[in-house]
Formats: sequence, structure tokens, C-alpha cells
Amino acid sequence: MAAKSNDFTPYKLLLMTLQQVGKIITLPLARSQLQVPDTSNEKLAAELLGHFHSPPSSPRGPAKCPFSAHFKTFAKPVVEENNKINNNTKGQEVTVKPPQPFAAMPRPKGLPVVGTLFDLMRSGAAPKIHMYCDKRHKELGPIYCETLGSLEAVFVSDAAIIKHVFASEGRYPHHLIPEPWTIYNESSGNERGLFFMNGPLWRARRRALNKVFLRRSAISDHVEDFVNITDDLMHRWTQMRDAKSLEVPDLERELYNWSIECLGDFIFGRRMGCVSSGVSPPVVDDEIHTFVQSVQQIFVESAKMTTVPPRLAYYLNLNVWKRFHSAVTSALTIARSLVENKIREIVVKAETGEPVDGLLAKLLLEDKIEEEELVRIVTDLFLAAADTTSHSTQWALHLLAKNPKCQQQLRQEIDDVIPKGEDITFDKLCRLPYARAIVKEALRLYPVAPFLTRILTDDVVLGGYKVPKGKLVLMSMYTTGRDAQYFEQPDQFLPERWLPGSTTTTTAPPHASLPFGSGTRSCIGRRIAETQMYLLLAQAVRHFDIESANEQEVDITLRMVTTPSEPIRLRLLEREN
Ligand code: HEM
Repeated sequence: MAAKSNDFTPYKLLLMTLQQVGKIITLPLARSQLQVPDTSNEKLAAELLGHFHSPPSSPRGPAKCPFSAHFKTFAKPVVEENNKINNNTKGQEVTVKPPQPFAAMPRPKGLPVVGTLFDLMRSGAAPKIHMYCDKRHKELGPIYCETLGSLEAVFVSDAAIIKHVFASEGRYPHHLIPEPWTIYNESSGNERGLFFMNGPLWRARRRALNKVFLRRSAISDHVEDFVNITDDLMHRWTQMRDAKSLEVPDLERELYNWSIECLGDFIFGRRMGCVSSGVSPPVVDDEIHTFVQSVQQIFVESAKMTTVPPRLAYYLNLNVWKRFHSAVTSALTIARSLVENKIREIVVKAETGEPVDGLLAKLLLEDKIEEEELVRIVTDLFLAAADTTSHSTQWALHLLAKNPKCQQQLRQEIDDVIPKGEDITFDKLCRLPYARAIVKEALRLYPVAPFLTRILTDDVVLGGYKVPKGKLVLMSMYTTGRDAQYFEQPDQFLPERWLPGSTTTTTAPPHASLPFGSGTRSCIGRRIAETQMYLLLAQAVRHFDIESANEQEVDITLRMVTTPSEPIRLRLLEREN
């Protein structure tokens, strides 16, 4: 792609740099640009809820299935009255004063043009923006407005206000799209998949995909394959551990490949070859190998553009932009070929009267989504799935490694629900409340998307201030998840806080921890991701006693998503099975 360097003056370049540097902060928020279920799917949600086994009841109400909170958001959108009543954080109703103008909202002092951008740079820039905003909330309260370069946003860390943001998101929720991806789409005239769509098209596609992604049978049919993939990974880890340190090299890549393998199985109905059961590298054909590498590269290069303003990188055709551009193009090209092959297979089957099923067949034949659009949807599903699931699983394993008692309790639960030698099924995975609590707790402490984003589609009163339509709202989920008013000992890993009857059972409102977002644009892959994570954690503690080999505290570094500041190192001591 040619650089658009015409019409440049040094002054323009400087101005553009200042403007664009401000946008760097949009990048770590990237994951929150993905989202969605559909409020109109009440029937589907009710049907799905009906299918689930109910775990024991909690002090806060009747028993819930692991996914019920998620589906209920589709079934019954919350609507609150805007100006008359406000819920405080304890859920009590308080009469509020008439709303104040937007200009009265607390703001940090900043410079003209760049706002407080230099404060952010001094605090570690984009990779540490979750900490920067956490500090701001402590100074300015649960709602404030800040201008960082060219980006003005309202930051919110109060569960009741967050709930109200989602209740006001309207029929077509709007979120922030990461800038490199917007530029790629604009410059190549390329349209993209679900999380780049907006308005009625997004809604129609989301409804079609909800039917596949949220149906119990859609996931349960794949659990056997997920079990085989995870078994292979465990065998591989057993064999590939370093003889002395017992560590698995490059855990991040191992989990990344596992997450791609599971999603590939879900979408294409076949193994991709990214996970082998032995030490040797997986036998994977060149096309899939390049696809996986390209998808990963897209994240690596996007993350680098948190320090180089993306539009500047694009205009100057910098190497980082060239690599990003070529990775996206390559991923789209290979996704096209994978989808085309699958379509050919479906057509042949349909012609010979063989039953055709699976995600692509449904979208193609029932929902009449065209091939080109399917390519975009599939590519973006891989983008949304791979890093999120692998990093979340990595954090959960790290926390387990540091908490041997939790490992033991998980092992006990698994042995009770799935005695050794019995098949692992979706139903049984739904009956592991402690595994579920571990995942919830890991995601509370390390939310993949530390900020959820919405661009307001109407004027809304938030926290007593009139916020005009079109404003960007960033919900600081990292801060809310670690807020002592919601969670006792907020920095401690205490999975039992999510279980009924424990001394630490949380009474936090649901919007205090939303790792998969909320409302009609929340994560469509939640059930797949959770199923995969329960399975992997269960298998891992069955096979190994896990110890942490990290010598110092592992911190968060945002690289588009919440990632560890140094590689997670696990020592895997094989257990007698
Ligand atoms: C632990 C793993 C995962 C986490 C923590 C996660 C988290 C999220 C979050 C926070 C959002 C934005 C929600 C909002 O703004 O309300 C989102 C959206 C999305 N996620 Fe996930 N996700 C995960 C796995 C997956 C998987 C496995 C897939 C695909 C199968 C997926 C596909 C998507 C898509 C397509 C969207 C955008 C939906 C839309 O715009 O309609 N995610 N995810």
C-alpha cells in the first residue's frame, strides 16, 4: 500500500502527531469494541435458560445456571428512569438533585490541545492506562471526564452508573473500534465482521449468530472434540516439560494454539492441527499455520501502535503499519480459502442428499449470508476469540499455581462430579460451581477488557450529570472489579466469594464485574470460552500439581488485552492418575 505522503508540511505533521498520540489510548480498549446478544431474542433466551441444570441456591436468590446471568440480559433489558431515581451502590433508592450540566463533571486539569496526555505518558502510557484511570477515579470519584490528546471520554467506575449506561444503549449499541482496524477498513475499502458492524446490519447478523453461538446443543455437540484437544495438550505438556525445571516453554503460544484449535473445530467442524499430542511441533498445513500466525501478528502489531499513532504509521507507511496491513490481508485471504473449501463441501453434501449441519452451513443456507460476508465474520471471530481465551486461561492457571489449596478443592470437585474414567460432557461441566468461581474470580482480577466502551446514542443522565449523545463512555472494569466497596479484600484471589454460603460470599451488584460485557452487544463467544476454560482447568489439575515458577510478582501490561508483564511460568509436577 502506498503511503499517503502528499500534502505534508512539518506543521501539519506535528499537529497530526499531537492529535493522533491522543488516540493511542483507544488501543488497549480494543477488546471492548467487540460485543452483543439481542433483546428481541426473549424466546431464545428463555428456551436456553430452560435447558440448564440449576446449581444449589444462593443466599441472593434461586439457583442459577453458569450462563444464566448472561442470557437474562437478553431476555429482559433493564430500563431505569432517568432523572427521578438513582440507585446508590448499595441498591437503595435515593432522590437525586436535578441533573447538573455536562461541564460541571469533575475533570483533571490539562493543557490546551493535548489535555492530560503527558500525565498519561509519565504514568506508563497505554500499557498502564488501567492504573492511570484507577488513580484518577480515586482522585475525582466514580465519574469524571478527561481529554487525552484528541480523545474526550467520560470514565465511570460505579456499578449503578454502569448498569444505567447499558440500560441506555438503545437498539443498536455503539462501541469504540480500534483505530488501526478502522484505518485498514477505510483504506482498503474493506468491510469487516460482527464487531465492526453497526445499526440494523449488526442487529440482523448478531441475531443469526446468537442462534448458533448461544444454543446449548451448539456447544455440547463440540465438547467431545474439545475434550480430545485438551487431552492432547495435556499429553504434550507432560512430554515437553523441561526435564529439570518441569516448565512448559512458551505457555502463551501453547494456550493460543489450543484456543484456535477449539474454535476451528467449532466453526469448521474439523481439527486445525494446531495442537499435537506429542513433543514435536503440531502437524499443521501451511495455510492454517500462516492463518494462525497472521491472526496473532495482527494483535502484536496493533499493540505496537499504542506507542506509534496508527494514522501516522499509516500515512508514513512505517514498517509497523506494513506488517499490520499484510497480517490482516493474509488472515482475510486464508479465511476466504477456508470458508470457500467448507462451502464446496456443504454444496456437494447438499447435492448428494447428505445431511449438512454446522455453523457455516446454517449461516449460508438458513440465514442467506453471502460468502464474502461469511469470510469477514469468520476472520473476526478468530480475532475476538484467540487472545481473549488464551490470556484469561493463562491468568487462571497462574492464580491456581499460587494457590495450591484452590487446586485441591477444584480437583475434589471434579473427582466428585466426573469420577475418573467417566466421559466429560457439557452437562457435567455445567455442574462445577468451584471451577466457575475460579474463572469468575480470575476475570474479576484480570478482565481481558479492562474498559468496556459505549458511544451514547441518546442524551443520558449519568451519575447526576447530563451527558450528551455521541459522547464516549469508558467503563473502568479493572477499577470496579478491585473496588473494596464491592469486594472484600479486593486484591486477593478468593474464588469462594462467588459461592453461596461462604464467609466471603460477595453481595456486589452484577455490574461490578462484567468480564464479558453486558446487554445485547456483550460477548457472543462467552459460552464457548467458559466451557473451554472449565475443561482446561479441570484437566490441568487432574494431570498436574501446578507450581508458579515466576520469581517476582506478575503485573498487568495492556497489549490490546490484559496480558502478563512477563511470561507466566508454570512448574508441572505429574500426578499419579
Ligand atoms: C475468556 C474469553 C473472552 C472474554 C473475556 C471476552 C470478552 C469480551 C468482551 C468484554 C466483549 C465486549 C462486550 C461489551 O462491550 O459489552 C466481547 C465481545 C465479543 N466477543 Fe468476546 N470474549 C472472550 C472470548 C470470545 C470468543 C471465544 C469469541 C468467539 C467465539 C468471542 C467473540 C466476541 C465477539 C464477536 C464480540 C463482539 C460482539 C458484537 O460486537 O456483537 N469472544 N468479548
